[in-house]
Amino acid sequence: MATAATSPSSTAAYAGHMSNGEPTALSQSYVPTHPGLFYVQFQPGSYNSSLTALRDFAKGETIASMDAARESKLIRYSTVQVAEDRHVELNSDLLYCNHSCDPTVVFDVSSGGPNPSDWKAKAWKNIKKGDTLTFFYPSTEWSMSQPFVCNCSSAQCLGTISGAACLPAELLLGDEPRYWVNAHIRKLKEAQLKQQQQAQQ
Ligand SMILES: C[S@@+](CC[C@H](N)C(=O)[O-])C[C@H]1O[C@@H](n2cnc3c(N)ncnc32)[C@H](O)[C@@H]1O
Repeated sequence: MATAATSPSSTAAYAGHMSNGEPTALSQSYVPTHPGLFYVQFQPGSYNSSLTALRDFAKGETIASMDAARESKLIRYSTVQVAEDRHVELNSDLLYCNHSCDPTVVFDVSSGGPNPSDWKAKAWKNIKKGDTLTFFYPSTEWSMSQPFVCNCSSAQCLGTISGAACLPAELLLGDEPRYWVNAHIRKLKEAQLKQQQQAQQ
């Protein structure tokens, strides 16, 4: 499958952190990090903005690499967990990829190597130009700093999203789990399950 693009237009510190303020004025100076692939749809108010596809993507296709990502010591609403003890800031418009319980995208940080250029945003289903790009936050996050009530309105919506730690194991583990999650989340969930089973004995 062809890779749509692997690099954002700039690897300098991302200037688009507008989520927790009023983005309307700031959005006028917005320069997309992935022109031709997706853009930020700014909305008034806090955390209401989203990411929109600028072209079609076939299921499984790599939409973008996360090569602008940089280590973060803090766990924030904007960080992505890439390993059991590792969190990064994406430093690109991928920051605006909202959560959905029926996502269009996966953030795959575990089937490649340990470097940002190995991590990919991939189409989880066929995506049309104009579709909203979303991923399932508990697929990367074990325990989120800023839980929220999900507004995805999908039939399988989980309600409050706070990370994989408080989701039932059967949703994430097994041969055909309801939700795809990264290897570090599977590992943490398996360890949690084992601990709970031992406590019951
Ligand atoms: C990394 S930001 C995503 C972009 C964000 N919408 C913005 O405008 O900055 C994550 C925050 O967006 C909001 N968010 C993302 N997905 C959501 C959803 N499905 N339902 C409600 N809020 C959501 C939450 O406030 C969350 O903490």
